[in-house]
Amino acid sequence: MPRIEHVAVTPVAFRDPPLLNAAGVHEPWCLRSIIEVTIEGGITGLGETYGDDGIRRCLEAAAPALVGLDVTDLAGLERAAQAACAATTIPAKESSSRTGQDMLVARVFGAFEVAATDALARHLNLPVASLLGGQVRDSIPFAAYLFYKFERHRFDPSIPADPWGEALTPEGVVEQARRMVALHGFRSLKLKAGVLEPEAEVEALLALRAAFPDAPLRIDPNCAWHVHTALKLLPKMLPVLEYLEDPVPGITPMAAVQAACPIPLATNMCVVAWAHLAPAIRQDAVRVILSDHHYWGGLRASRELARICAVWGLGLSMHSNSHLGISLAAMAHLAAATPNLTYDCDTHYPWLDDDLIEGGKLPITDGALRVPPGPGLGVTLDRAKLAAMHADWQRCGIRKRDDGTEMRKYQPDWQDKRPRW
Ligand SMILES: O=C([O-])C(=O)C[C@H](O)[C@@H](O)C(=O)[O-]
Ligand SMILES: [Mg+2]
Repeated sequence: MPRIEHVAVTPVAFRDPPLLNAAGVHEPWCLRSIIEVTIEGGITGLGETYGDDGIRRCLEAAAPALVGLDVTDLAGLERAAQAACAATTIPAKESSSRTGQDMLVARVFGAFEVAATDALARHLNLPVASLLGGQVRDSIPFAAYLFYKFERHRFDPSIPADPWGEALTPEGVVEQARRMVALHGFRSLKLKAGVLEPEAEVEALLALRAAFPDAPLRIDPNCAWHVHTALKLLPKMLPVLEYLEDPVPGITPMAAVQAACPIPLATNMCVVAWAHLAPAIRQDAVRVILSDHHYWGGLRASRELARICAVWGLGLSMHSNSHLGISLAAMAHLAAATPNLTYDCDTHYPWLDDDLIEGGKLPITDGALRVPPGPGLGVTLDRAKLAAMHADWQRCGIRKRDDGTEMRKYQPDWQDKRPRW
C-alpha cells in the first residue's frame, strides 16, 4: 500500500456562541486541529480533532515520524503518537483533568487514524464506512443539542449577537428547540444542564415535553448534581426521559443512581477509556455509552467499543464537542458502519456558522445526515476557508478551551464545582 509522504497539522479557530454548561460558558472562538495525510500518488486524507495547545504540540511532534510509514500501518502510527506524547511536556494547567497519558495518546493517534483511513479509502476508491466493516445505514439520525445561552459574547463588542438569542428560561429553551427542529427536523432533543438550579432545569425539560409530546428527551448536567439531588428529581424526570446523561460524577455514584432508576444512565464522562469499562459494567453504573472517536482512539477503536457494547447489552450513541464538517463526516461514516447504534447521535454542528469544506456546511435535514458519498470521508478542504480559519486562530488569542475563565467575566466569583447541587 502507498506510503505516507507528508503530514500537515493546521490549527484553526471558528466562532462559537456563548453556550452555557457546568464548566462555564463557551468562549468566542473554538479551536480545532486539521490533519492532512498525503500518500504516494498525491492523495490526501483528512482528520479533525481538538485544538488545545497541548494536543496540538503532540500532533505536530508526531507528524514527521509518520512520513515513510505504509498508510495501513496503524501500529506504526500508534507508536509515533506514543513517542510524541512522551516527548512533549504539557503543563498541568494545559492538560484536561480527564486526559491521562493513555487518553492523550488515543486522542493523537485517533486524529491520524481518521486521516490515514480517509487517504486509504480514497486510494481504494471506497467510502470510509467500507473499511470499517461495511455500511449498514446511509442516513445518520442526530438529536437537537439544546443549550442555555447568553444572547451574545458581552465582553467582545466586535462580535454581534447570534441568531439564536438568549435562552435562560423554559420558554427560551422551548423556543430554541422549535427553531432547531424547524431548521433541521430533529426527532430527539437533548438539554445541556448543570447550569441553573436543578429544579429549574427539570422545569425546562417538562416544558420541552409539553411542546414536543413525542420527542425522545435527554438531559445532561455533566456531573453537576449530587446523588441525593438526582434521586430526588427522578420521579419528575422519569416519565419524560429516554435516558439520563452523567447526572453525578464517577462510576460508583452513577451506579447508585442507576440502581434506583428504571431508565438507562448514559455517559461520556465516567467511561471514556478502556480501563473504565470493566468497573462500570461490574457495578452496572451505565447502560448507554456515548462513544467519541476523537478520544477512544479513532474509527476502528470505536467499532471495537461498539462490539463490546453489543456483547454486554449496553446501548450506544455518540458524544460531540464543537466541531467542523470533517469530524461530522467521520462520525457519519462510523455511525454508518455501526449496526448497534441504538440512539440518535449528539452533534454541535447546528451551532456552527460556516465550514471549511467545499460546498459549505453538510445538510442535516429530517433530523439526519446522509453519509457523504465516498471515496473516503466524502469531504474536501476548501483551502481559502482553511487559510481564513488559520488566520483566525493566529489572531484570536485563545490557546486552550477555558469555559470557567470566560464565565468569570460575567460572574467574578464563579467556580467550577462538581457536584454543585
Ligand atoms: O455531552 C457532553 O458532555 C458534551 O457535549 C460536552 C461539551 O463540552 C458540552 O458540554 C459543551 O459543548 O459545552
Ligand atoms: Mg454528556
